[in-house]
Amino acid sequence: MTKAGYLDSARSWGVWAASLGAYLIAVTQRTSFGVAGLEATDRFNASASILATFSVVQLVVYAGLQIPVGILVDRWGPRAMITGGAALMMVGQLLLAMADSVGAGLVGRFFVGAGDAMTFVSVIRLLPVWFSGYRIPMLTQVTGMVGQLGQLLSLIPFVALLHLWSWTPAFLSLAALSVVGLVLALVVVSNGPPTTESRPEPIKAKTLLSEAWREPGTRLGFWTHFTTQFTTNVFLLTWGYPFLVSGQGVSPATASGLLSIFVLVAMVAGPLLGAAVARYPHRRSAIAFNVIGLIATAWLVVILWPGPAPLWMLVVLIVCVALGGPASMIGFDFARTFNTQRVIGTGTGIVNVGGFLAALITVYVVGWLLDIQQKAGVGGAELYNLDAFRWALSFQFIVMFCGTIGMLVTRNKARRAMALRGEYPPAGSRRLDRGSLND
Ligand SMILES: N[C@@H](Cc1c[nH]cn1)C(=O)NCC(=O)O
Repeated sequence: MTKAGYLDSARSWGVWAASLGAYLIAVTQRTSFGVAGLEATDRFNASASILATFSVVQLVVYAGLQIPVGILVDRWGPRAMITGGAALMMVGQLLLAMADSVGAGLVGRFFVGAGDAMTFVSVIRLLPVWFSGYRIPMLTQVTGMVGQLGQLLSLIPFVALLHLWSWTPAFLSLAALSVVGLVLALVVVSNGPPTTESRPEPIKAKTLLSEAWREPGTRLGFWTHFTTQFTTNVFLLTWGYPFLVSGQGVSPATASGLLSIFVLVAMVAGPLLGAAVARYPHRRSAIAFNVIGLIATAWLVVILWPGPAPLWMLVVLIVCVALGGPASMIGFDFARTFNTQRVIGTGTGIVNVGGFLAALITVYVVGWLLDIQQKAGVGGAELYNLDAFRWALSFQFIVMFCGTIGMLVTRNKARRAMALRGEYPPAGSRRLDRGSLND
C-alpha cells in the first residue's frame, strides 16, 4: 500500500481510538485530585493554600513541559511519548496512593502532571500522519471533546470508589487505569505506516524549536490558545466555584450543576466548531475573535450587573466561557497548517503553553487582588465577596486584551509571510479587494 493509501484506513481509526483512550485516561488522572479535595485535606492535614499548591504544581509542570514534550514528540514519535506518559502517571498515582505527607503527595502530583503533559500533544501529532487534511479539524475537536469526558470519570466512578474504598485503593485503581493507557499505546498506537524510505536523521532540538517559533502561524496559534482558553481554566480550576457560591450567592448544588455545563458545551460546540473550521479554514481567526468577544461581553454584563446576576445570566456566562475550550483547538490547527510535518509536535507544544500560562498568571493575580481588597476592607471583611470578585475578575479583560493584540500582530505577520510565498490572499477569495481573512 502507498503511504497515501494508509490515510483514513481502518488502521488510522484504530490508532486514533487507542490514542484517544490514552488521552481520556490522562484527563481522568489530571482531574482526580481536584475531586478528592476534602479527603486530601484530612489525609495531609492540609490548609486551603497547601491544597491549592497541589493544583499549581501540576499546572506549572504541565505548562513547563509542553515545549520539551513537543520537541521530543518530533524526535521520538508519539507512541513512545504516550507510553512514557502513561507510565509516569501510573507511578504518580502509586505514590499518591501511599503518600501520607504533603511532600510525598506533591511528588506524586508532579509525576501525574508530567505524564499528562506528554499525552495530548502526542495524540494531536498523530492526526496528520494518519488522516487526510480535510478530516483533521473535526478530529482535533473530537479529540479535545472526548478527553473532557475524563472529568466525568473522575467525578462519578472515582469519587464513588473514594467513598466506598477510601484513599489508597481508589488511587491504586487510577494507577491501574494508567496501565490500560500504557498497553493501548504500546499495542495499538503507531507513529506512522511502515515505510521503505530510509529513516531521516534526528533533528536537533534547537533547530526544531527555532523553526517552529520563527513561523508566525505558530505564534498566532499560541495567542489564540492563550486568549480563548484561559477563562475556562481559571473558572474550572480555581475561581469559578467560590465566585458562584460566595460571590453570587448560589447554593453549592447549583454551582456544581452550573460547572457541569462546561462538559455539555464542549460536547455540542466541539463538532460544530470543527465543522466550521474545516469548511471555512480562511475564517479561523475570525471564529476565534467572535468567541473571545462573546466571553468578554458575558463577563462584562455579569461584572456590571447591580447585585448578584440572575441564574439565567450565569448560565449564559458559563456557556460563553465554556466555548473557549473548543475554540482554543483552532490554535492547534494553526500549528498544523503553518508548519512542516517535521516540527508539528514542537509547534503544538508551543501553542498548548498559551492557555495554561495565561490561566496560571490570572489565577495568581485574581487571588492576590482578592487578598489586598480584603486587607483594604472592600465590600466588607469577607475574603470572597461580590465587590472584591468584580475587581479581581476584571483582570481577565487585561489578559484578553493582550492576547487579542498578540493575535492581531501575529496574524498580520503570518499573512505577510504567506504573501511573500505567493499564497495570500487565498485563491477563490471573494474579498480580494479588502484582503480576505486568510487564517
Ligand atoms: N482546549 C483544551 C481541550 C478542550 C477541548 N474542548 C474543551 N477543551 C486543550 O487545550 N487541551 C489540552 C489538554 O492537554 O487537555
